[in-house]
Amino acid sequence: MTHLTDVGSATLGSVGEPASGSDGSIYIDQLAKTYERPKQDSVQALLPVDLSITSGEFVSLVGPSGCGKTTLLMMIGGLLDATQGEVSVAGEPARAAHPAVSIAFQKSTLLRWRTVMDNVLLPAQIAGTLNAQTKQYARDLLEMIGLSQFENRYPHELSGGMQQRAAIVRSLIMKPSVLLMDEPFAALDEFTREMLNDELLRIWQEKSTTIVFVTHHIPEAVYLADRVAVMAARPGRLLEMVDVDLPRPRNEDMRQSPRFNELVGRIRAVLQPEVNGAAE
Ligand SMILES: Nc1ncnc2c1ncn2[C@@H]1O[C@H](COP(=O)(O)OP(=O)(O)OP(=O)(O)O)[C@@H](O)[C@H]1O
Repeated sequence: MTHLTDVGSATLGSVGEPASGSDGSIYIDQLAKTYERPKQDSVQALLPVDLSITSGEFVSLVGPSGCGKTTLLMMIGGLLDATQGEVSVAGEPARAAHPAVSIAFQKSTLLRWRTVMDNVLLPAQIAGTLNAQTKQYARDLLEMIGLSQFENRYPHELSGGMQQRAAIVRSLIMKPSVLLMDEPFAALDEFTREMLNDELLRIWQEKSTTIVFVTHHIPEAVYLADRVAVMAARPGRLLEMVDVDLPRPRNEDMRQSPRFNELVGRIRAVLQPEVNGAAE
């Protein structure tokens, strides 16, 4: 897949390529999860799901609370064992700390006693790969996301949106070929969320990173993705994959376009019977 490069964004050149190779493919085969609970009924969090995600694709997972979005994401990230089925990432069975995979959570989880730069460099420090090139890469990414003035500041000196930006840079520092994002912008106001949507797309368009992005927010899911996985709850399951045929690069005007609204409406229509059913 070819990503168009937005005008005006910083160019990272060769340092923008994922270090772990270009394979960011994800194959999910009959993957299911039931949580067993002592002295209580088990919870069927996810019925068997089949899904293939190609390298460099942007897929949003959208659906109501409890439909298994985080469960699915954590199984892709190897942080949770499946009850059934298989998931492979970059051609290997999913596992925790896979070098090709990075995960970004809703809360930025920056360490408050480290500066922005030291937070961003932490994964490389832990992996023992920190060198001058990594530091330069961190500077390039911080510049790209508008944080270069803040590299020596501490998290409490930044707004929520800026902290989330720093966390995104940290999640990119190891040049993952797969980035898993669990509602990274949910705690932000609408304006900041939309701005970060554009920044995330700009970074994604410069790289060949596969992104799986969990959100409750249907317009956000559509704006960002190549495909939207629409999920339902009780039990958690995948209802439909919706292709987003809006051109790239995406821009603000598209949020008002008839096609955008049509896609948002279509996803709402898929989910509506589920929501009504749950309310009965
Ligand atoms: N550790 C656990 N033990 C038991 N049940 C769990 C556990 N984790 C999640 N569940 C249940 O599994 C189902 C799916 O949860 P999951 O967090 O994956 O959904 P979600 O779509 O990400 O929800 P939300 O949007 O609220 O974050 C829910 O019914 C949830 O209560």
